[in-house]
Amino acid sequence: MKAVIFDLDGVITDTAEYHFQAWGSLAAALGIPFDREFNEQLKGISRTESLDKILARGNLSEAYTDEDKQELATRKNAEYQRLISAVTPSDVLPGIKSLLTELHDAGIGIALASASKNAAFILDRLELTRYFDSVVDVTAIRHGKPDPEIFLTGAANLGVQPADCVGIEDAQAGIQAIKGAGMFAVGVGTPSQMQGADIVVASTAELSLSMLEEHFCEFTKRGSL
Ligand SMILES: O=P(O)(O)OC[C@H]1O[C@@H](O)[C@H](O)[C@@H](O)[C@@H]1O
Repeated sequence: MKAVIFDLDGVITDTAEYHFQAWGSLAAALGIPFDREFNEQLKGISRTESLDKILARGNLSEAYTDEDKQELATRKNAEYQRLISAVTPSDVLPGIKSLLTELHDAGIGIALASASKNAAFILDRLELTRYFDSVVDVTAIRHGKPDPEIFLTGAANLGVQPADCVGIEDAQAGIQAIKGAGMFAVGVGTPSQMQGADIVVASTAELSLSMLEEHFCEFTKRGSL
């Protein structure tokens, strides 16, 4: 295991909840039903793709011009930015700070692969920027998750082979991206939400360097049999 590539929202901090709340406010204003189950489909994908899915759910895909859609996406982002302005270092999810410290001390590469244009701001608010050797956000790639490009770019930036990387995700689209990149996939959530993951943990508190290395080794051994 030479590198670990992290998703941000829902893995490093619970901003996935703020995305849910901000989309929920917009959907309510537009009269579109919105719940946690539907929200699962929005995790890991870009702002514009999320808006398209929400409008399609309300049969409103054709009701708005591109300019209107831009304005709606900006409205959602304004509400999201209001919510994340209160993020502090205490909002790092359990186990993540110690895992980053262990990885850093062991000389293992650390990258961020996030679909969020707010990723760099959030890492700064959490005071975690210094741990990351590479931060790949959606502005640096052509194809978002579930395409593997964002994880492959993270590995390339770190100078490691995808097969030597572990990816950590809380979204189905993210797990697909990690597996498409040929990496070991760790899902955070429930097994039904993390189909295709090599291992699933219920909480980030379960993550540690030794735990990842153990599972990664077993996985690579199985692959070489
Ligand atoms: O709107 P932003 O901050 O650029 O984020 C885009 C996407 O980023 C992903 O990380 C989230 O899982 C999505 O829910 C979100 O829509």
